[in-house]
Amino acid sequence: MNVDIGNALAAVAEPGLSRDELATLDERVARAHERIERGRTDGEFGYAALNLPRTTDAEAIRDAVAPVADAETVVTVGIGGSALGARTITSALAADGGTSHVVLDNVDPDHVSRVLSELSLAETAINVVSKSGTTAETLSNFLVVREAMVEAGVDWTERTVVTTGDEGPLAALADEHDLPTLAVPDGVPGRFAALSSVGLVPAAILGCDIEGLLDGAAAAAETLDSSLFECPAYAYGAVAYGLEERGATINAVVPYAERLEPFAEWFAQLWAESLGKDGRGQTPARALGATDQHSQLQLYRAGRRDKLVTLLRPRERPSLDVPAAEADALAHLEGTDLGELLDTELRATEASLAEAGQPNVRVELDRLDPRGLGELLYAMEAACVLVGELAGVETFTQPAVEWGKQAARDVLEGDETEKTAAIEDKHELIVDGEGGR
Ligand SMILES: O=P(O)(O)OC[C@H]1O[C@H](O)[C@H](O)[C@@H](O)[C@@H]1O
Repeated sequence: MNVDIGNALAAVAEPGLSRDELATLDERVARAHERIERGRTDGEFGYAALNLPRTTDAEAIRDAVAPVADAETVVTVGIGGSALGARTITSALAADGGTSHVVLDNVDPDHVSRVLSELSLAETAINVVSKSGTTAETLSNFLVVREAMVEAGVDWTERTVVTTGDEGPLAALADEHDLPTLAVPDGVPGRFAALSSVGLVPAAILGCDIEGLLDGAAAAAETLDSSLFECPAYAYGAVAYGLEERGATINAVVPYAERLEPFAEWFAQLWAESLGKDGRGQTPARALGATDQHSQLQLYRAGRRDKLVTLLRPRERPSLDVPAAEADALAHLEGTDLGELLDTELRATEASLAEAGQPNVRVELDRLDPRGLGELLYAMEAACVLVGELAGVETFTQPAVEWGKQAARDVLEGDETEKTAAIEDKHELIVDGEGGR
């Protein structure tokens, strides 16, 4: 994996970073790296996530999923960090592009009932994931899925794998029904847990090379270094931080690979929940190349100068040539490889952003395989931890999310609290088009 930060330099972009500013940042990276290494050595909360490539036991995951390894479809019931990594990994690596992995990470009744009605439940594995074991959306969906299995005459206890913390209602339920259970590793926040059972169970059921993924992540861990010029992960993090300081408060992530579309969603949680604190943090935006060149690019090139655009591509792709057409006007397309076309689109976008002075960074994988994906996920986690250090925020907590979670719980439990009062006291100014105001 490599990162090209050339188009983030002040010589190209505004906001941009001068060579001197990069050198100053590099000194800060060295100090942050020391802190990160200390956290890893001591297994401190959060930093422990960067040890997962060597602490995750792929064999234990394979053993736990063995009873459901015959499944045609895996349904992951989880939300946030308990869903996005798993979806990213199967989308990138499963032979069918992840279509046999369905993620229930919302409680929209229309969606849940449609998904259930389309599944052959006897051939489905249920992967329930919740670190806390209490998240309302996850537990509710699980009870709905379980009921659907009972109604279909399927023994749900034979089709379910659980990943959760040591305690909590989900752990208790798994224990009571003797379900295969994997532990969320100690000291690892959900959004940093993709490289553990939290992210790997569906991939293991669908026969993906999870060992290769962990090897790729381990290789990325080896590149962590005290200089950003020696470490792609830190180069990315340092530049993202430096640009945010100069006004690039949005980070638009644009993978040029369909299989990586969910990666942008995973990245969004990582960046937003980890770094959105104390009035700071880049807002992650999601796009897909080349599709969104034809929708969002106008804004990225000519809109406010508040964005870093992160372009992502695998260097190798399968080949697929465009066949001949009848019309002469299309003759230039004949024989063009679609992958080449996609790469040309990326280079054209990059140049168009640079020409307009909009900072952009290119992240390249050798290829989109288990190793390449492992490197990418690990590098982005390390980049995020680095940004947290440079910005001085509490990277591994998410107190602002907890507020809403608790408020919803108070309502459901019928409690009257400050939070439920805030819900009741909502200011309204409704415009209904019928004279009301
Ligand atoms: O794994 P769970 O405990 O169910 O939590 C799932 C998600 O819930 C919360 O909203 C947190 O902010 C997320 O970081 C977490 O990934």
